[in-house]
Order: sequence, then structure tokens, then C-alpha cells
Amino acid sequence: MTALLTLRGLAVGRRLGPTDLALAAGEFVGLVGPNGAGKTTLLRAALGLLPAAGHSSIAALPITARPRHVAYLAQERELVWPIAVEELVALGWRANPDHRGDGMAQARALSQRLGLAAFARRQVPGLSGGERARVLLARALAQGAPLLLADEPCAALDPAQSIRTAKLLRARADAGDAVLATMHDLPLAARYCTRMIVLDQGEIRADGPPGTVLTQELCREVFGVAVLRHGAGWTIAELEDEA
Ligand SMILES: Nc1ncnc2c1ncn2[C@@H]1O[C@H](COP(=O)(O)OP(=O)(O)OP(=O)(O)O)[C@@H](O)[C@H]1O
Repeated sequence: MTALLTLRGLAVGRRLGPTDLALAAGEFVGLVGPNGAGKTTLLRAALGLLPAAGHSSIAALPITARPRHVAYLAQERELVWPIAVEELVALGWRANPDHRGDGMAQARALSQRLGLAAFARRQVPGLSGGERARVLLARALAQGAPLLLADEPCAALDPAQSIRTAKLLRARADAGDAVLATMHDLPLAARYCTRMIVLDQGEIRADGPPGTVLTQELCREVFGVAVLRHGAGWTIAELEDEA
């Protein structure tokens, strides 16, 4: 197993307790937890974007070497400068020091493959929230790094696009990359992730295959919902005593 990310005792003040984590090639890990649990903090500290105690294998790299190893989709999707979709995707390509050229051909091909062709020539600030989210994910993927840290890649997407994105991330993992993505849609994460990590109040509460992580007890305690499993699918429901 090739570890693409290793965290040892990574901690950020009161926001994230000492956290150990190893992420291997082939894993699509859904990082779930209530609002304010510390998910974004964990991603940003792992990337070296936040002052943190402990060790992150990515933060330990020289800053100029990091884009070769990891791409990041930030939770913040706002872009205010005028730039065309394909140009922005090409910037992702150019961020990787191993890539040569302006990346426009690669950006065009990737935009086609990800279904962005209909708005590929438009300026990013004029796109809808969901379109912008998909373009920013394309930019991150264009980097071609073996590790992707994605903060809510399915937020603001319509149901079909959410599923397509989850399947795309799973396909990346199946092809040998590693993906760590924060998600709020528990059924979607359970369906497509190879592994789920539940973070609550800055502590990892559970870590493993979705079927073992999403127990009734944990979902009630951490999320305040009931979880129902039916075949390969999952649904969430309000707790009976709150109905
Ligand atoms: N810059 C900051 N300074 C101080 N506290 C912060 C800062 N940013 C976030 N926090 C706090 O740290 C905690 C964890 O925040 P974080 O953004 O990591 O949560 P999250 O799990 O990603 O939440 P969400 O699901 O709402 O995106 C929260 O209590 C938040 O208010």
C-alpha cells in the first residue's frame, strides 16, 4: 500500500485534536461530520495552509513541490477576476511543475470529458454556483496530482451532477489515486466512498468501510438522524422520538 498522505498527531488549537491518518492509493475517503466538526480545518492543516502541531507528509514538503503531490478544491468557490473556464482549468495543469506547455489542449479535453463544453468559453464569474463548482473541480483534476483533497465537491450540485461527481472521484481512486473529500450527503458518501471517517468536535469518532462506520448509534449520537440501509443504498430519516 502506497501512503499518499500521512498525518501524525496533527492538531490545531481547540479546532482539531491530535489526529493520526494514513491515506493510501486506491482510497476514496469521505470525511463527514456535523457543521463545525473540524473537517475543513483538517484538510487545510494537512495541506500546510494553517499553523498546526504534529506532522503532515504534505505540509512537510517544500511549498513548490506540493502541487506535484496534491490538488485542493477549497470550500470557497468565489472567483471575481474575469477568466474563461478553459483558461482556469489550464491554470490547474500549469500548477504541476512536471507539466510542460500552456495546458490549453489538456484543459479543453478535460472540459469536454467532464461535460463543461456548453460553458467552456464563458467567464467564470458569470457562471451559476454549481457550474463554478464543477469548473473548480476540473481545475483541481487538471493538476494531475495523485492525491486530491476536496472540500465539499458535491455541494451546490444538482442530484445528477452530485452522483456523477461522486462516481468520478471513485473512478480516480479505482485508477490508483487517493481522494479525501468532505461530504454532508451521508447516503452519497456511503454509496461511493471506499472508506468513511466521522469527525466530531475535532476528534475522529469512526474510521472504516461505510457499512461498519454508519451505525444507528453513531448516526444518532453524532448527526442526530436515523440511517436506513436497503441493499446497496442508504437513506437518512429523522429520529423516531423527534417525529
Ligand atoms: N479562522 C478561524 N478562527 C477560529 N476558529 C475557526 C476559524 N475557522 C474555523 N473555526 C472554527 O473551527 C471549528 C471547525 O471549523 P471547520 O471549518 O473546520 O468545520 P467544518 O467541519 O468544516 O464545518 P462545515 O461542515 O460547516 O463546513 C468551528 O467551530 C469553527 O467555528
